[in-house]
Amino acid sequence: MSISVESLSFAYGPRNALKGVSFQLTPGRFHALLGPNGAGKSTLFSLITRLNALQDGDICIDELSIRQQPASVMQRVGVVFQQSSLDLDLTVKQNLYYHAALHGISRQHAKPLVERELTRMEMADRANDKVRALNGGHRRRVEIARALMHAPDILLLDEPTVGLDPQTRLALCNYVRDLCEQDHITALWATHLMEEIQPHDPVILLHKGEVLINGHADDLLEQSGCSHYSDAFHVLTSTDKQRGAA
Ligand SMILES: Nc1ncnc2c1ncn2[C@@H]1O[C@H](COP(=O)(O)OP(=O)(O)OP(=O)(O)O)[C@@H](O)[C@H]1O
Repeated sequence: MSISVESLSFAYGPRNALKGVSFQLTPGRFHALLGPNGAGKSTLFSLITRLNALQDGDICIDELSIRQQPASVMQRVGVVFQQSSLDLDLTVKQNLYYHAALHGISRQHAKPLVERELTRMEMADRANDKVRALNGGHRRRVEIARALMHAPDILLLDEPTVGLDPQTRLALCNYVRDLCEQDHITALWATHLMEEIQPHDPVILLHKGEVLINGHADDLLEQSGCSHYSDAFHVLTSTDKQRGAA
């Protein structure tokens, strides 16, 4: 199952946040959505998750348009937002049951789902701990488990490693890569941290609301002439000249 973003434009009043953004995700792959602060990553997520209403363009999953069948599209998408929204004073398990209830899933139906997701994220032994007692990496894993409760095919993660140490960041990234490989989940991982991408990753680079690169990580090196991703990211996003903009 794939998601395609088609000619998406969005403005906050007079400020254009996205300008004709188009791309398609490959089913079962880990994709990096790159872009510096203000590139439009969160705005894109807010449109896919319907926090903001579409202005121009469309978002489709297979044949379904978010304009025409929003509930069906949302059923196929799981989201981990930039800001954590776990209840710190509930246990891990209670947070997941609470989320299931919000989605109309009965406790009886939720039970095997909670167990499945906690096992998948290697958090089953922490099920009865309060979230407040977990470290940042484990909290993020609970959020991913929560996002997967309704068995979506597509997982969106908006800068999920913010505030985590480098080792925990890498571990979380690898968890999501495993989800893609083993469970054929399609992931869109927003970040501006170049150490989180790998050479063969499909990559979408956003800058000032436009797609600069829709290809693979190595295209960053090729188009910038740099030999390191972090240098390439800096070169490609630091001036308008590199992207041939007016
Ligand atoms: N609620 C809002 N009202 C007005 N302008 C906004 C709003 N949210 C975002 N913007 C503007 O839209 C543009 C895109 O912002 P967005 O938050 O989508 O980028 P981002 O790539 O997610 O950045 P960051 O990495 O800092 O989260 C920026 O110019 C930002 O200032």
